[in-house]
Amino acid sequence: MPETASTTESTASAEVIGSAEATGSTEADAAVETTASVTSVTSVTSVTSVTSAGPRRALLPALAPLLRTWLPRQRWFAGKGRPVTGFTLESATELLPLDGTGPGLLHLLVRVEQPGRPAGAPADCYQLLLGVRPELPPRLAPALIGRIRQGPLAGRTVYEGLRDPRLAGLLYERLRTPGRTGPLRFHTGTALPPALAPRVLDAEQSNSSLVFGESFILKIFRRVSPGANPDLELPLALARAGCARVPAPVAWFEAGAATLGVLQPYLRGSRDGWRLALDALADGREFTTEAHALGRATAEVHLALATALPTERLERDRAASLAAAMGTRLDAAAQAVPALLPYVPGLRAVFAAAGDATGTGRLQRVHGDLHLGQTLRGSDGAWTVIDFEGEPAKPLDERRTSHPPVRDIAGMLRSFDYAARTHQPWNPDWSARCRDAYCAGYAEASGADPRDDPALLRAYETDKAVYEVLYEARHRPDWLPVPMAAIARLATVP
Ligand SMILES: Nc1ncnc2c1ncn2[C@@H]1O[C@H](COP(=O)(O)OP(=O)(O)O)[C@@H](O)[C@H]1O
Ligand SMILES: O=P(O)(O)O[C@H]1O[C@H](CO)[C@@H](O[C@H]2O[C@H](CO)[C@@H](O)[C@H](O)[C@H]2O)[C@H](O)[C@H]1O
Repeated sequence: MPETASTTESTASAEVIGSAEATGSTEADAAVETTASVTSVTSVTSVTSVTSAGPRRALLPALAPLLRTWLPRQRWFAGKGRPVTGFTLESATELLPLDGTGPGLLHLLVRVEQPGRPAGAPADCYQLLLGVRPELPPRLAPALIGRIRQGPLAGRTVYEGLRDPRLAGLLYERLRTPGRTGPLRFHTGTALPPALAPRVLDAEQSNSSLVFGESFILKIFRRVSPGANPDLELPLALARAGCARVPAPVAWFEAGAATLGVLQPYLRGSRDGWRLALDALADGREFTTEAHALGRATAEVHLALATALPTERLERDRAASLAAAMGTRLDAAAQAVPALLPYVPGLRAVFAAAGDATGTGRLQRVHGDLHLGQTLRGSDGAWTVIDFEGEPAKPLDERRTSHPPVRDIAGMLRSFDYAARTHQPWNPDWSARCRDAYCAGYAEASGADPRDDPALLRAYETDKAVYEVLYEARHRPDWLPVPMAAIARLATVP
């Protein structure tokens, strides 16, 4: 089922960028960096930078026509379906000089102007790592973005830098040494081995990841916003709490208040829960043993998060406000996807029941987007949980708020449903058995059975299904029937 990518073009041009330049922030002016010579991947020990406003003036107008076509085609581009009308440069850092005869590596934080953003909200900011070469060798042809037609770099070829092993290796070497390069701050928690061969992970993902020497994986966040990214914050907290269910960050980098990338141990030979579930379905096998173990793993992560970070009682007024927020999200989703409209009254009743429930539980930091694809089973059979970024479409503040742990449980229950639905013939009993086994495993390890609070569980499952309707409408319209089937079920009084 393919993803959609609208490439609606606008009249975006140098004028739009020019006006942004004219009014551009002084922060952007100060953030242009050129680096001292960095010649080989293995020899980087320090990188110094000098500030120069010159390259910036020429850079963005030269890149804009290329980015306007290339960006909307990227899996991680969140603004699909809306035209790109302009760009504003937040920072430009040469991690490898662009004017040499070899490849250059340009790190950019670029705001992408698109219509339809809420009043006062800033344009989405994306992290780009662009390679620049006089000519692109044939092996890098799939990474091509385009040829620059104007400015001092006219005639040079721009490409996805992460796909060039030399440039990706340079980034790894930079991560091995704590310190700054212009606006970029690199942190290293442990000694890292030098010169590990990089490869790009070709996974369906919301960001971009590189694997180094089959030992470490670096996630480059694509859409970045100020504030600690929970995908760094929570694994660090879990590592401090001694939780082995999550790969502990070993290095990361930031700019301003934004987390830009995290390096973690790569679990070689592991397979993700989604693939394993589909394999089980294809072979006519049960998945209950795995689901039970996943329930235990989820409970362990929740207990560790509750130890490491603050928790609070789920009071009745808070339950009511959580339910109200679900209603607001439903209204927004129904506006965007009118197929939801007939179900709105039924779904509202589900949220109301959760809001009325007398809360006995607690609120705490949770994973926030837990599904089978976020779990890895290692060669030793142990389950690990990854990707604590939360739902990528939500603002960072929202992704960092506390929730009842049942929110994650609901996410995983939806995932068993997804797996069963995407397999022909549909086997609802397979999914029901997985769901029960998962809840039982969770109850055993945590002492709290999520099925004991059915109103809350149902509300979170519904909220997740509403999110999925929006997600699929935007990214994979062919998959829309999967969450819509859940919507029809959940909107019907049991
Ligand atoms: N520590 C790891 N070890 C092995 N594979 C990993 C690890 N972390 C992530 N992956 C693989 O990378 C894929 C994408 O990672 P994920 O964190 O889900 O990225 P995104 O947030 O961009 O969707 C996962 O589905 C998994 O296959
Ligand atoms: O990119 P992320 O992994 O952070 O999460 C987003 O993409 C997921 C799909 O890749 C999406 O998950 C939905 O589809 C899964 C099957 O592909 C299914 O297992 C999940 O239950 C379902 O929610 C996720 O919602 C989205 O945030």
